[in-house]
Amino acid sequence: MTDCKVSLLGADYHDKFDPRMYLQLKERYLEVDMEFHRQLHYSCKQGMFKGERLLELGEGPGISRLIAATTYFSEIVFSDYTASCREEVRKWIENREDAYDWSRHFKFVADLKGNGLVTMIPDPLEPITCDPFDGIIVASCLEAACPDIASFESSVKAVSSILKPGGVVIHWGRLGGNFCKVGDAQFHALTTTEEIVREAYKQAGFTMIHSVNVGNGGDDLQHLADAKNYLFIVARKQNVTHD
Ligand SMILES: C[S@@+](CC[C@H](N)C(=O)[O-])C[C@H]1O[C@@H](n2cnc3c(N)ncnc32)[C@H](O)[C@@H]1O
Repeated sequence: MTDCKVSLLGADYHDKFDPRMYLQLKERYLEVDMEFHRQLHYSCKQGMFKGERLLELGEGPGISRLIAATTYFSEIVFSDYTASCREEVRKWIENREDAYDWSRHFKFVADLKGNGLVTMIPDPLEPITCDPFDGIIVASCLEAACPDIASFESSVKAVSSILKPGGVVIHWGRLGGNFCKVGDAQFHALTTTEEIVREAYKQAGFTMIHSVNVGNGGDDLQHLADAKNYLFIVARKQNVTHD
């Protein structure tokens, strides 16, 4: 049982989220993540997701989410709220010896091209100001960051605010459940449904162009994260301005 434990969020990430533990945990979700890679690859190949500037919002300590998109964007910006996660990514950018080994993920999506990689710290719970992006990947972040549906909806609007008109967001998030464990620490996960997520994107001025439901990786992972499903969405920001 997990409901007797306090679920952590917000500033708890700074001292209670263990990036390496999270990366080890992610290896157990390889099959679920491979479906994310396949869908991202498909979205890029179909021309749905491409442009100059790509933001990965709340990427955590890993770089794997954007591998398939690297050839379709010329500048990639990593971001995460938690300093230790950004440090883990910096090790990889700087090619340091103690960087995490992503080879299993690269085998799947192949051929990462050198891009202008930088890191930054936008927080979807606050107004975000930065140059707008052509594409944003927001994976398993809003459910972690948002305490309730109202903040989820305003976070989707914050995501929209830094996307160019006509720009595209890839949203990957859990449906159902309310926690995720990293080692002994149990983190909050907002309980959502597909309808809630779709409505939030609709309210923020997006049009859905592709969406897929993906399984939760099996019952033996439920003690780690009680997601019922994962949802992959490709949504385009409306109000396209024509020159
Ligand atoms: C479950 S992890 C997901 C990491 C990664 N995107 C993935 O798919 O594996 C949740 C991430 O959300 C980040 N996060 C938590 N609160 C946040 C906030 N207010 N703004 C941005 N990121 C936040 C955490 O630092 C953490 O890296």
